[in-house]
Amino acid sequence: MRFRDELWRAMDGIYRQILRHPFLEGLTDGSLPREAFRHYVMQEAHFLPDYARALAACAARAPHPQAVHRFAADSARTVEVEHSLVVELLAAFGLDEVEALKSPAAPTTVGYASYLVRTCSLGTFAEALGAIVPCYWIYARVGEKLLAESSPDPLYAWWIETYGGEDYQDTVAGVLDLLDDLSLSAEERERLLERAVTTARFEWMFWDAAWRQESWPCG
Ligand SMILES: Cc1ncc(C[n+]2csc(CCO)c2C)c(N)n1
Repeated sequence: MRFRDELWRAMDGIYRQILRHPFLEGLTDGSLPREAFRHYVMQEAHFLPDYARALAACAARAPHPQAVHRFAADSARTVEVEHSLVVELLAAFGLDEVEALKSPAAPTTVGYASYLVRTCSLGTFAEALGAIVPCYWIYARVGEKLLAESSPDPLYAWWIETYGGEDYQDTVAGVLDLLDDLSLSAEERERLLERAVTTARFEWMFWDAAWRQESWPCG
């Protein structure tokens, strides 16, 4: 069995819960309230810069030049491509990024982004991979699944096409090949799987926070 299969097995139950979440069901049937999607996009504006930092830290820990290149390039890609998607989605709500960043990052965003930056900065390369790879892979699997259904709402259909599209799927395939080519020890694999389950849980929570339009409960 390839290590990627073991990794997916550890996350599969959470992935299924993600697919059943009303946020994602609402994306494909078009019933998702626009306010919930707006919340999601605003939180992405907060989240992505930290995601790019986590990828850069992962690149710094990578054991060979190809892996350094992969994560450093994806860090740049996060700032260029994903960031411009968020800017365009914000524009659909009549918002610019400066305005979006004025409203605070929600508790789940702070928790998830901090977890990624901390794990990638202070952990081993295997731990960094455990934190990072599920973000790629879950989005790719969600994108692929949702692409088959699309959405009657053009804004939601556009989001689905980005993550279900070939470019994104190829990026994720490259990361998974890299993962399988590493010769990780049993202990490294175990630590990686543990970090990955935490990330998968945060992925569910990120959508759930948008669905609830989460905000700070005090102050
Ligand atoms: C909450 C949240 N989780 C994962 C992604 C997906 N993602 C963002 S940047 C990047 C790296 C390469 O493009 C990946 C996989 C997202 N957008 N938002």
